[in-house]
Amino acid sequence: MFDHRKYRAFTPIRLTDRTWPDQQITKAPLWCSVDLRDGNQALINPMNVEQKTRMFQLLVKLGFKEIEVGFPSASQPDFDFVRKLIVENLIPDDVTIQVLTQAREELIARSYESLAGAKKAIVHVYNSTSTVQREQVFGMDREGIKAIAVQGAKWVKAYSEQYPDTEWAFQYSPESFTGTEMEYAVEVCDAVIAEWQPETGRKVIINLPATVEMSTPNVFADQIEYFCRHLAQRQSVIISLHTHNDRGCGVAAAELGIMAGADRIEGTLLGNGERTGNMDIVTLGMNLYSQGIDPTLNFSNIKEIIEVVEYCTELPVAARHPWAGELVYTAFSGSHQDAIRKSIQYHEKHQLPHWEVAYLPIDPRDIGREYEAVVRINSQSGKGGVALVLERDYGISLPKWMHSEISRVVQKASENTGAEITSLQIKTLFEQHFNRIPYGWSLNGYDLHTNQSIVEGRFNVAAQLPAFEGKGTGAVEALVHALEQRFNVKINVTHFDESALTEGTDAKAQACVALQIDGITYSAVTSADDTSAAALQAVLSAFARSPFSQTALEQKIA
Ligand SMILES: CC(=O)SCCNC(=O)CCNC(=O)[C@H](O)C(C)(C)COP(=O)(O)OP(=O)(O)OC[C@H]1O[C@@H](n2cnc3c(N)ncnc32)[C@H](O)[C@@H]1OP(=O)(O)O
Ligand SMILES: CC(C)C(=O)C(=O)O
Ligand SMILES: [Mg+2]
Repeated sequence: MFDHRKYRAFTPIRLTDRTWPDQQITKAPLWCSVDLRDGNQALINPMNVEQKTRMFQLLVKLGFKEIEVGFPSASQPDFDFVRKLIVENLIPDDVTIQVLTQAREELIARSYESLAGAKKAIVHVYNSTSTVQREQVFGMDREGIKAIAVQGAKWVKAYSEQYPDTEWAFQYSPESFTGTEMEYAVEVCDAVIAEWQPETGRKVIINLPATVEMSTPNVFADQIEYFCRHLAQRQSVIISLHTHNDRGCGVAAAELGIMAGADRIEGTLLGNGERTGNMDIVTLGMNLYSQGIDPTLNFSNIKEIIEVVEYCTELPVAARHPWAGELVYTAFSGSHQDAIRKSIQYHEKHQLPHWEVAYLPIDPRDIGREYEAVVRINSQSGKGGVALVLERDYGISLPKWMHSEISRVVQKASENTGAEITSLQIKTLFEQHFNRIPYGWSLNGYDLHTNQSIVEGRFNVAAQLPAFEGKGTGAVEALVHALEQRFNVKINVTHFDESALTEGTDAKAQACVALQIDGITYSAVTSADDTSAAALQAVLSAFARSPFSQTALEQKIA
C-alpha cells in the first residue's frame, strides 16, 4: 500500500553554529575512484579481469592517484586482478591502489596476500555503526561494534608488518555513518585512529559514508562539520566522503561535505554503484571545472569515458546525464536556439575572456563535443535555430526576414513527419523552396542602358519567352516593371538584400528578394558571379513561384 505514514523523517543533529554555508570550494578535493569496487559490486555481471584492466587504465589516464581496485578477499577475479596489476607492473609510481575488506581476520589476511609486492597501497577496512545495523544486523551494543572496528584496525596494522617493503596507508569507514549517532561515530573513529597512530607519520584516512542517502545534503554537511570539529586528531587525518545517490543528491552532499571540511572524495565515473549509484565524479569534477576550478582530472574526451564505462558496466549512460549525456548540450526549443546563436556570435565578436553563453554552461568542445549537436531541429524549434544550422553547416547566411520564411517551411515539414529534421533536410528544403531556379526561369542574358538616370533593361530567360523590357531607377526596378507590364500585375518588392559571399564558394554574390503579388509573398535566394545577375535572377525566381508565371508559359504555348 502506498502510505507515507509507514515512514518517518530523518532526525537531524543539532548544530546551530554551523560554518559550512559560508565556505566556498576553491580547489579540487583528493579523489579516489571506487569504480572497480563499489561500482563493480553493484553490477549484474561483475567486471572480468579484462574489463577491470580497461577501467583501471582509463582511471589512470584521467589522472586518478588513488584507485580502489577491488575487494580481493571477496572473489577470485578481484584477487587475480590485484595480482595482475602488481605482477605486470601496471601501477604507475604516482598511483596508489586501495582494497576493501571487512574487519574479519581471514579477509584481512587474504587482502594483504593479494597486495604482496605492491610499492604502496591503502588497506580500507570497514564495519557498520548505525543504530539499525547494530540492533538488527549485528545484534550488538555500541561497545561490541566499536570492538569490531578496533580489532579490525589492529589486524590491519599487524598484517601490514608482515610486508615491510610496501608503503602502507590505512583507511577506516564507519559504514552507515549517516545513520549513526555523531558522538558515537567520533568515538569509534577516535579509537581506530588511536590504533593506527597517524601522529607517527602514517597516513590515515577516515572515510565517512552516506551508505544509503537518508537526508537532505545540508543535514549531511552538518554531520561532517560536527565530526571534523570533534575528532581528536583531526589534523593528522584525511577526511574522506563516500556518498550514495538514493535521494538523487549524492553530488550535492559531497559538495556541501567539502564545504564542511572534507579533504577527499570517493566516487565513480558517471555514478555507477549500489542502487542509484555512487557519487558521480564526472559531475562533481565538471561542476568544479565550470566554476573555473581545475578538477585535476582530465575529462576532455567524454566519449571515451562513456565508451569504457558502458563497456565495463554493461549499463547505458543516460542521454540527459549531467555534463556527459548525448543531449545535454542540445537545444530543440526555438527560443533557446535563438539565444544560443546570438550569444555565441556575441561571444566571438567581443572576444569575452570567460565563457558566458546562454543555455550552455560550458563550451561543449572542451569535452570533445561538437557544435553540430548543440542545435537540432524539430517542431519545437524556431527561426533562429534553422538560421543557425544553415550558417553553421553550409555557410548560408540569410537576412533576418528570410529566417521566418525558411523556418515556416521547416516547421511544416517537421510537423508532417513528427520527427527531427536533419541539417541536410533543412538545406534541401531551403534549396527546393527558395534557392532552386524554377524550370524555364533562369536568366539567359540582359542589357541595361542608363538614359538620364533611368535604367532601361532588356531581359532574356531560358524558356525563350520574348524578351522582357522595362525601366526604373535600377536594374531590379526595371525588371519588376517589365514583369508588371508583361503579366499585368502589381508587384511590390518588400525585401531586397545583397551580400558578398565568403571565399571558397564559386559564386561571389547572393541576393535575397521578397515580392508581394496580390497580397501573397514570394521569396527567393540566388547566388551568381556578380551582384546584378544575382539580384535579377532572385526577382525572376521569386516571380516564377507565383501563379502569374504560369501565364508566361501559356503565352509561349499560344
Ligand atoms: C556498503 C558496502 O558497500 S560494504 C562492501 C560490500 N561489498 C561486498 O559485499 C563485496 C562482496 N562480498 C562478498 O563477497 C562477501 O560478502 C564476503 C566475501 C565479504 C564475505 O563473505 P561471507 O562471509 O561468505 O558472507 P557474508 O557477507 O554473508 O558474511 C556475513 C558475516 O560477516 C559479518 N560482517 C559483515 N560485515 C562485517 C564487517 N564489516 N566486519 C566484520 N564482520 C562483518 C556479519 O555480521 C556476518 O556475520 P555472521 O556470519 O556471524 O552472521
Ligand atoms: C564500504 C563503504 C565505504 C561503502 O561502500 C559504503 O558505505 O557505501
Ligand atoms: Mg558504497
